[in-house]
Amino acid sequence: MRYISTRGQAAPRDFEAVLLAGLAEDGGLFVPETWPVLSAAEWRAMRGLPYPALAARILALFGAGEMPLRAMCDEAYGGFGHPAVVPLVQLDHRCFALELFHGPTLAFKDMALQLLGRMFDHVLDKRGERVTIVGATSGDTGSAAIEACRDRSAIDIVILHPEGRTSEVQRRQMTSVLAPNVRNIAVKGDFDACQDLVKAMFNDAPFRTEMRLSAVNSINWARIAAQVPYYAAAALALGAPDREVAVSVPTGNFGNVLAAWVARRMGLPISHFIIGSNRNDILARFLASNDMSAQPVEPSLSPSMDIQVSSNFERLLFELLGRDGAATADTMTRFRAEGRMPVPDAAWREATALFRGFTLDDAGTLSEIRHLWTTGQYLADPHTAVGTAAARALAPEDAAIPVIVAATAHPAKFPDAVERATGIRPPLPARLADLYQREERFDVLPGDLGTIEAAVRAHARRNAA
Ligand SMILES: Cc1ncc(COP(=O)(O)O)c(C=O)c1O
Ligand SMILES: N[C@@H](CCOP(=O)(O)O)C(=O)O
Repeated sequence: MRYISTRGQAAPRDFEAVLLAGLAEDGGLFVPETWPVLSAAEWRAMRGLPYPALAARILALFGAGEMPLRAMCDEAYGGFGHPAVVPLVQLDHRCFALELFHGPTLAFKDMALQLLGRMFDHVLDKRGERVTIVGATSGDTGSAAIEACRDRSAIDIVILHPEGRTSEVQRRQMTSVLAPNVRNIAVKGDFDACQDLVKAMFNDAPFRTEMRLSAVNSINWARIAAQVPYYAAAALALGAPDREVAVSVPTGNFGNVLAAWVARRMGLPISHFIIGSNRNDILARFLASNDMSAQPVEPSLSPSMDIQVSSNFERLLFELLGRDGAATADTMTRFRAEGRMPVPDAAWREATALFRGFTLDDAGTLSEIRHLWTTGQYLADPHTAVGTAAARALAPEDAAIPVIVAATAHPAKFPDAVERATGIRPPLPARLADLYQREERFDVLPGDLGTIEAAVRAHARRNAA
């Protein structure tokens, strides 16, 4: 399997090269040259597989089969806190929470990053190479990436988070990892500023080459590929491919819902994608009225979704524009320059046929957490609550279609919001019980490219010395 860039100007390459490259040199995102599609019989044959076996089968379809995938998946998911890895919990007559937070850092990011850490190790060891990973986080990618990459000898990792805009648990999960190959930077700005800095480092060709930059954000195709298997597991468990399902995803950078879209593209009968947003609702506005215009990022009770520029939308846009790289590049350049994305009407209509957008403010989020708790359904974190409210509001008209809601974080990551809504302060699991006593280490830096590049360079040099 070969991968091409959404902007049409980068040389095609294989899975391992895409894993290491992260962002394409033309600024685009890698996507498969052709989508692997399975027949109904092939999907049926995967029903009942243990999760690591299912994940290995699906990743092999994306060209990762050169790696010892089965062993990697066994290792990556072996330490998860639930034997099913991604259990489905029934909430009501048709909604099911797909719990993606049983990994070491209590959010869905572990599903991909526990695997990516092992993939990086394998490929770097084979090639005798070393990389510097730079990542941006609104709270969860950072801790999952650090946990996956800490103490790995061929990796230096620098994570940028927006100062003061993550939950305390999220910040401490990152900044209390004192491994020498890890550096945390609190940027004076919001998540979009952090993500822009990461993309700017990739687009600075000499710096990118000098540092051998790699990515752990969902701009890296391997992240998306590793998020597809859990949608397959849930859909198969609910009767696919012989029954349609819908999916509701609390959404920020559009990576998680894109992985569900990929599962549909591969032949799973997913009727709709419901996108839940907090007050940073650029995607909901786009779906309602073709208004993809970035506004300033507003802090909310679901901080991981405090994002306005959803990177992975570019992958969907590329498909909506008939895989026309030049048109995608032009649209993205205009979005950057004008702050508004000019999506042609036909492409917008195609998107609205499949995607439904929903916005929930903080008051609504608290009331949804309270509703789920007092009706005995669930103790949800604020992100998951956006997804459950969206599912109830926008479920398909056909009541026979079950809705899978991505439960993206453990409630203990956001204890303040959960306590405000329910009076219950969910405890951290025993392995994190001393998190508030652990020493923290991070630098606070202004969000200018020169300063951040200098910090990344200094970190990489210190470790190479
Ligand atoms: C807990 C949680 N929920 C939802 C999201 C949004 O997911 P995505 O950025 O893939 O749309 C994030 C961040 O990515 C998250 O950490
Ligand atoms: N919500 C994310 C933001 C980054 O998203 P990613 O999926 O592109 O890594 C976070 O928690 O950091």
